[in-house]
Amino acid sequence: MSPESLTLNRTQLRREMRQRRRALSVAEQKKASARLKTQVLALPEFLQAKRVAIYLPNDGEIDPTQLIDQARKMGKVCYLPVLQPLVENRLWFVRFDHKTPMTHNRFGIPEPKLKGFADKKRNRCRPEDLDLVLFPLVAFDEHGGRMGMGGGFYDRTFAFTRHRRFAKPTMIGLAHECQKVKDLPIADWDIPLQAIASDQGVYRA
Ligand SMILES: Nc1nc2c(c(=O)[nH]1)N(C=O)[C@@H](CNc1ccc(C(=O)N[C@@H](CCC(=O)O)C(=O)O)cc1)CN2
Ligand SMILES: Nc1ncnc2c1ncn2[C@@H]1O[C@H](COP(=O)(O)OP(=O)(O)OP(=O)(O)O)[C@@H](O)[C@H]1O
Repeated sequence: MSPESLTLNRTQLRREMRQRRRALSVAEQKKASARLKTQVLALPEFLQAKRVAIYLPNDGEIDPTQLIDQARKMGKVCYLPVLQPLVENRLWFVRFDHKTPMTHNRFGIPEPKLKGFADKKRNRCRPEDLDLVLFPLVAFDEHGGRMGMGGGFYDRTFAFTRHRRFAKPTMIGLAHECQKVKDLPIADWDIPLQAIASDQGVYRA
């Protein structure tokens, strides 16, 4: 995608960028995932975090599963996004380890299965109590701009970060280098990221 892409609307840009990451070969995906892990392991925000929200890869997204394993070995607690059943387009973050019972959400993405009120209470983490959120994304720019899948899930869930002065959570995007664009067309509701880690490096806003 060239800078001329600015003239494309968000929907078109999203489609093109999704195609781009889906076009990566299995070998390219594997290499990118290993390199991403190295980049993230060098981030002070990652080393300091205890509660980390990550995601399971979908639609060609850079694969952070090795990072999840590593985070657990380091004693961190990992959380995955779960589509809220009652409120439209919002996420819960639910504890994830190798024993977590899983289901698939309506997009076919695996997510922890919540069995009832007690289970929910025990295993959910409020977004404001997470130390670090590693965001999936479709496209990013060097200024912390992020474009997601278009559901507004992350934007809605983290909208509270606009109105509060606390440091938590740190918000960092994970991406393939080929998801970088010059300047993203940003909407009012888009939540800016503090940094984006790709397989090639870290971009701090
Ligand atoms: N790995 C991962 N998990 C995630 C997200 C994500 O971006 N990546 N999400 C971040 O928000 C949430 C899910 N959001 C999604 C939004 C749209 C589509 C999607 O594929 N839309 C299809 C239409 C599918 C349909 O309507 O059935 C499409 O646009 O082609 C997938 C996930 C929660 N979990
Ligand atoms: N804080 C918010 N309150 C209400 N509506 C919102 C909010 N954030 C986003 N939206 C709505 O969500 C829709 C999708 O937004 P957008 O295209 O920016 O999603 P995205 O960032 O690509 O997706 P995601 O955050 O799920 O990865 C838009 O129509 C927007 O109006």
